[in-house]
Amino acid sequence: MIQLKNIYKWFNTGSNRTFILKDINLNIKQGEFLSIMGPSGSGKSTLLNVMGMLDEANEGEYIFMDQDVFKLKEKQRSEIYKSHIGFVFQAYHLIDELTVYENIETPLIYQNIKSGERKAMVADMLDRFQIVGKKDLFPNNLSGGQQQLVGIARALIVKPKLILADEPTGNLNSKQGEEIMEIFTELNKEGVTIVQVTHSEKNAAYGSRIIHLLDGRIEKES
Ligand SMILES: Nc1ncnc2c1ncn2[C@@H]1O[C@H](COP(=O)(O)OP(=O)(O)OP(=O)(O)O)[C@@H](O)[C@H]1O
Repeated sequence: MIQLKNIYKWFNTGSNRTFILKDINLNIKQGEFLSIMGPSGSGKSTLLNVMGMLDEANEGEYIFMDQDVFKLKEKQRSEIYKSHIGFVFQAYHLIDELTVYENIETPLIYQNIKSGERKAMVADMLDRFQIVGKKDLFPNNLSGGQQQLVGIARALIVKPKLILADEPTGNLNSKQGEEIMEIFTELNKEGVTIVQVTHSEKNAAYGSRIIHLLDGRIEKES
C-alpha cells in the first residue's frame, strides 16, 4: 500500500541544512498495524505527514496504492487523501464553531455526498462511538477523550483504507487511551491499515510491527 524509497526531508536555515528525515525506506502492506516510536524531534510526525500527503519530501519516492505521489498534481493528491486516508491528530483539530455532528459530517460535504446519505452515515458513527447524546454540543463542552473520539469518528466517516494517527492518546488518561487502541484493533481486524506515532510502549504493542526513528533515520525495527 505504501512504499517510501530513499526519502529525505530537510530545512535550509541560512547556509545550514538541517535534515529531518534521512534515507527512509519503508514498505507497509495493506492490513498492517504499524507503530512509529522514537525520541522527541526524531522525525516521527514529519514522516507521518509525508505519508498523509500533508507534507512533501525534498528527495525520494512515495508510492501510495500504485500512484507516484510526488508526481501527482495537487488536486489528484487531495482526491486520494480525501477518499483513502483518515488522519487523527493529537490536538484533535476539531472546528470550534461546529457542533459534534457538524464536525463529523464535514468530510462528507467535501466529498459531495448527498444530505440524506450524510445523515445516515453520521448517525452510524455517533452510535458506534456512543456519543449520540453529545451531537449538538460544541468541542469545548467535551472532555479531551470525547474530543478525541469525535476526531476519530471524523477520520473514519469516509471509510478510509488507511488511518494515520499522530499520538492519538497523547492527551488522554490511560482508560481512554486503551479504548482508542481497542477501536484501532477492531478497525484493523476489519482490514483498515493503521500507522500510529506513539511514545507509549504499551500502545506500540497493539501494532504488529514497530519502527524506531533516531535523528531522522530508521534505527531498528521490531
Ligand atoms: N519548519 C521547520 N523548520 C525547521 N525545522 C523544523 C520545521 N518543522 C519541523 N522541524 C524540526 O524537525 C524535527 C522533527 O520534528 P517532528 O515533529 O517530526 O519530530 P517528532 O519525532 O514527531 O517529535 P515529537 O515526539 O516531539 O512530536 C524537529 O527537530 C523540528 O524542530
